[in-house]
Amino acid sequence: MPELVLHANGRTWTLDASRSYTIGRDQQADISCIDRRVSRRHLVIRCDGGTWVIEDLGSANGTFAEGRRIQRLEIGHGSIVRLGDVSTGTRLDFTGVFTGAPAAVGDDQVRADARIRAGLPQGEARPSAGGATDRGTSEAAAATPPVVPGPRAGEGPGAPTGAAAQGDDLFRPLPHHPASAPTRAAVPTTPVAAGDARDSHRPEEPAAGPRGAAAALFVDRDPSGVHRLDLGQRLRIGRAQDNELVVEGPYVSRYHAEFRPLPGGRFEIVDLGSHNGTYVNGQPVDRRQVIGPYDIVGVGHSTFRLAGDRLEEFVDTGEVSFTARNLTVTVGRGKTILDDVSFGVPEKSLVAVIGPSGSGKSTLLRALTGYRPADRGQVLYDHRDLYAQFAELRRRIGLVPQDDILHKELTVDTALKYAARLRFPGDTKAAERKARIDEVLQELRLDAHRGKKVASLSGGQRKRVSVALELLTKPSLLFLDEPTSGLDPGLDRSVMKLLRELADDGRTVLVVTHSVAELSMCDRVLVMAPGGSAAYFGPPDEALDFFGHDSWADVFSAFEDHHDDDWGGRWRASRQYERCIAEIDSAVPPQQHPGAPATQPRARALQPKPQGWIGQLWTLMRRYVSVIASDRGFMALMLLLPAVLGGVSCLIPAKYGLAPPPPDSGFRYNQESGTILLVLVVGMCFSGAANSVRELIKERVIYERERATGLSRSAYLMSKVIVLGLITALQGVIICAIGFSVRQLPAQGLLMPTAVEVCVVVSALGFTTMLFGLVISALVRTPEKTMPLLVMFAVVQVVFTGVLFKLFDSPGIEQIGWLMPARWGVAGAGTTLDLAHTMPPWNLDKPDDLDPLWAHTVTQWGIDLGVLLAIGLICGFVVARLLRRHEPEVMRD
Ligand SMILES: Nc1ncnc2c1ncn2[C@@H]1O[C@H](COP(=O)(O)OP(=O)(O)OP(=O)(O)O)[C@@H](O)[C@H]1O
Repeated sequence: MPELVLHANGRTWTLDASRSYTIGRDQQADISCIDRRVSRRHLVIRCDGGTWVIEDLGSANGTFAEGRRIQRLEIGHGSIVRLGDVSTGTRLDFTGVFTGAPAAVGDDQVRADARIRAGLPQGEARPSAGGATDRGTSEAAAATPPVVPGPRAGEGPGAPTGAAAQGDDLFRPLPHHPASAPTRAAVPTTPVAAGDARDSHRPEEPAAGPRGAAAALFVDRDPSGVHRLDLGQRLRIGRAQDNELVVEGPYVSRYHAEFRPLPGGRFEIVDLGSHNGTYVNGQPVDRRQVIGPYDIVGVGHSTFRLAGDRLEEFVDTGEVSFTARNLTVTVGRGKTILDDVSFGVPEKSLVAVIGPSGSGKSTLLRALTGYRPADRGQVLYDHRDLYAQFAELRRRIGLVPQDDILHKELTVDTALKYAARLRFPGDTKAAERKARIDEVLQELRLDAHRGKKVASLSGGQRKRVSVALELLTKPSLLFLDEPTSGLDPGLDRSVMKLLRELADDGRTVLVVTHSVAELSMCDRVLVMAPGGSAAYFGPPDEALDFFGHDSWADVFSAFEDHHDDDWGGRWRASRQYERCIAEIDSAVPPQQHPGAPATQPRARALQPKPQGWIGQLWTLMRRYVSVIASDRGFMALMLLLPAVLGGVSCLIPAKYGLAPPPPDSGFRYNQESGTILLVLVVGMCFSGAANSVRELIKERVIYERERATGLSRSAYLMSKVIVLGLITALQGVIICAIGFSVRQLPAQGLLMPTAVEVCVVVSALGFTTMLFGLVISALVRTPEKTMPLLVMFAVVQVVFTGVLFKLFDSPGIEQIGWLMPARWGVAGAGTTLDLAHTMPPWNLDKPDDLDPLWAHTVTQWGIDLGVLLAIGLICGFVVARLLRRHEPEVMRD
């Protein structure tokens, strides 16, 4: 009986003709392989009547020979088979061991026979026993210049797969089985092998835990580049051309990080103060970290792994897998709104998520993007746990929410300019940013509209601009929430066409949509059913057959009519579901199979900022000023409001204005001084709060999105406080200037001229009430709710000024009054004006029973002003806390 020798991934197995061998990912397979594209039971090899044959066991991704998928094939010496992918799948090479074979039949003859039987695809070279071809490749690799393209499977003679080149085993050793006691093919001395030797403790399989998780990342990918790490030499990575390793990308700093040698042949990675951070196994590096053989280092969209003294680079060009496993979201007292949803998406796919209202589409989107992680289940991006490595992976994700994420007042160009400033590293030159903006505008055919205001664009164009904004940073995954809602069918088609193009260009695009008209453009459709479970996932053209209906309208009617049916159960019992799960399982790194402990805990995205804090603040302030400046109506209103409020105070008849009556006037008190001050103070309260009350709610979607891309919460809040604070202070000056213009004032203030001193307090009051307005803005869920709250706030302030009735010595009311900005505002101005003695006392029989907060002293003035500002400060903290609620959960710190 002829024996056959199987060579794969640097190992050899001598196959006994008296038995058969299964190959698959299953641990129980005779030859167990961890390539995710290989099915659990992928194929069987057996000797059938003296001829060796392989039979595919219904694998999901197929078995290939001669460049085509095969079901059954006779094999022999020289046969080459690939599993899971026609060109890059795990390669099996067969050679014959002809015990007692006639001497006349030489290798060439056998090869010729084999060529007739199995054929050889172009570029696939025959192996020679003893791994000679491996040697050839490895020697070539050893002579590799410092920067070379990575070896690609099938490119060179007998080139091992990428994983093999890295010294990783795609095949699990199963020593208990005769077929699974592989002997290492002669492995030549290569830098990689030398590295292996140094790490003599290196386990056969990746260990569990973060390092193990990292090691399993690239079992099916070849490095896109291999770089030599010379002993004793540093290797600096960055965007600038004078780095030893130049890495392009919007998230890479000019001088980003450096690999530095350590004694004992080890290396450490040192972050050079990069703007977007350097990551090891998805976690940000705190300045420096020693790198082990299984660690992966993330810089921008590139990932690096050490292999001996070589550094392998894996560039994320978008062609990576994306998998959701058992995603479940519960709310309240355990109500499930997303129920065990699983699906896997091949690279470069366009996926539509459809379903009736309330079926959990938005919940799913939030779970997939990490905005609101699922309570159970995993999202795997390129086999990496998105939730655990959100800090690094969030940069690969683009999300276009339902609402526009642009300031409508800005032109397309200006809006993108600010977005690029906020998202790109601070050391990106203006020319680089402009080049990228030009690129995306061209890609989305928006050049002609770049000078137009976003508000003036059509719905479809506006959606394109939102997509353009997200594409600035070259995400590999693009999620869109109902981009075609409100668009006519023509625009619906054009947006879907655009998404198709984006997917074809090398991205995975997932779109939640209500429109079923253009589903045929998608590669897959996920149908969500009432209750938050998946009812179908697969090709769109098979979906209606699956439901047994002729139209989507019928399917949706069925959902409505049979709302309580177990749609998820029906899906899970289907053959299509089995196929879907087989694909998903194949995407799971071996140590992450269900039941295995999670490899990494979910981590908060403690993220470095794309720009420094000051840089972000400056950009945000400039953008805010641009938004205000481009809205002339708003600017006019900002000036008109204080002018009117100051003006109406002038209408109050008051002979002595805000001053006490002169001794010779015959009057002791000036009642009107209190009334004038009340109008000015309440006007300022209203003005300050009105400035800010819609500010946060109106751009909440923008904030949420920008926060997910690394915006600093405090920089954002501070930009509002500074710009609105300055505007409010200016309004305070206008109110006072107009209000005081026709009034007499006391000749002497406590510290400054009276008008200035009162103006300082009124402006401080405006500042505090502006912050109070921000509290309202951060609190409400819809802009409509801000107006009633603003009115309520203003009326309450009137009551608590302390001018209308006696507040002090009124237990309860006095203490509530301490919480009111107007109380301290009137008190501060009242100390300067000596209002306690100018207004008549509350009880004429007790002329000395005066408001202690109005005492005409410098100390009391300072206290009043200080408390006023302290209330503002507290409001600021409250706003920051409330803003947290509107952030992606993983970003909350
Ligand atoms: N935080 C929450 N607390 C309680 N129930 C919630 C919460 N969020 C969502 N839900 C409920 O979960 C269900 C799914 O909501 P989701 O917004 O994901 O549906 P949808 O399919 O996107 O709906 P639509 O198409 O109308 O946007 C709905 O019934 C919704 O009321």
